[in-house]
Amino acid sequence: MNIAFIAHDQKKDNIVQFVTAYEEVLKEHTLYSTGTTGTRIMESTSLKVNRFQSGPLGGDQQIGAKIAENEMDCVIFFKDPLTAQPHEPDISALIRLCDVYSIPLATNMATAEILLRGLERGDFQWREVVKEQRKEEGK
Ligand SMILES: O=C(CO)COP(=O)(O)O
Repeated sequence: MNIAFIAHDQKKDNIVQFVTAYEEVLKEHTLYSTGTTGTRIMESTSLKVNRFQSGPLGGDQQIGAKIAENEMDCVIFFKDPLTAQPHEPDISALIRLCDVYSIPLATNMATAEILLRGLERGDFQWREVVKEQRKEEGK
């Protein structure tokens, strides 16, 4: 599965902890991230992460584009609800696209944990079916 990781600055330590805890599961998947989040993950784990731009410079939009192109299966986004972000419209747009395409999205660690346990159990197999269908329909 293709999984995107994103964390606002106040949540970066949390996402590093989280990814470290699930490293064994995650190494079986293709990982993407916004710029600084990816750097932090790669500094702390042996995971390879495909990094996009930093969030404020367009990284959230690049992940959104992958969703629109049917190339992202899960988004783990540790949002900071207590700090205003200069690129709030990009963040809303990414969340909106997850809803448009029914992409599983976790915006906090509790939900992320449930998603990753589902991933381990094979609960994401339906994504293969949907991807195949969209490909056949040319979407
Ligand atoms: O701002 C972000 C998401 O909205 C995260 O971007 P960075 O991972 O580059 O800090």
